[in-house]
Amino acid sequence: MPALGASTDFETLLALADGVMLTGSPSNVHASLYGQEVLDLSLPQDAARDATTLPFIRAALKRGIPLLAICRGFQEVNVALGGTLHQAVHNVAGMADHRERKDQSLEQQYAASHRVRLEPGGQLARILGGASDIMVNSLHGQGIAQLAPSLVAEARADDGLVEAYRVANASSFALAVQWHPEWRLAENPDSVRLFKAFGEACHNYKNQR
Ligand SMILES: N[C@@H](CCC(=O)NCCCC(=O)O)C(=O)O
Repeated sequence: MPALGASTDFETLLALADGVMLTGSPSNVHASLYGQEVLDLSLPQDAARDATTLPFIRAALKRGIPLLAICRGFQEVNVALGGTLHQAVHNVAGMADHRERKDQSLEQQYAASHRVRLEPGGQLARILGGASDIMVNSLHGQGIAQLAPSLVAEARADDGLVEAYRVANASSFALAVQWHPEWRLAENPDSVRLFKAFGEACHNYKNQR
């Protein structure tokens, strides 16, 4: 979907969709969208994407379209619903460095690098067959500071950072993860389970509308 901002015909696009997946990106959600100044002006921004995805997310959730959000997408949904971000997680006392090492190969950057603990009895834990924790990759400098009121944490890193959440009271699948399950998807059983659950929700949505 092109980043056309306010000129996007959101309702026409959503009428065509059986599901929405929001991807990652090197760019950051603009800090002004959660009431802050940008602290590091050298980092990439994407105002056109912000102006497109934030209203799109709200419209998609209102319609009850299944939603899976990844990395920047995970951060976008939080901001779209009123949450805030840490602009540099690694500069927050007690937090780990969640960034990839740019001097490494893509295979190394996207390799699993830390554990996340799943919320017992949560939706993600159920999807992942009752697992208590899984290993995930990590390619982000920003992260959730304040979770939006309508979101419920589903997984956290050992430093406490929210790594997955669901949208409470969503009428369909609405999950977001800070890591990249799309990387070498077929080789990772946890990622296969997650995408299968999303795919099933998309099929159900399509068959019911
Ligand atoms: N820039 C944000 C978001 C991080 C993110 O989405 N990384 C993925 C980059 C690779 C890709 O394009 O999928 C941050 O640093 O937190």
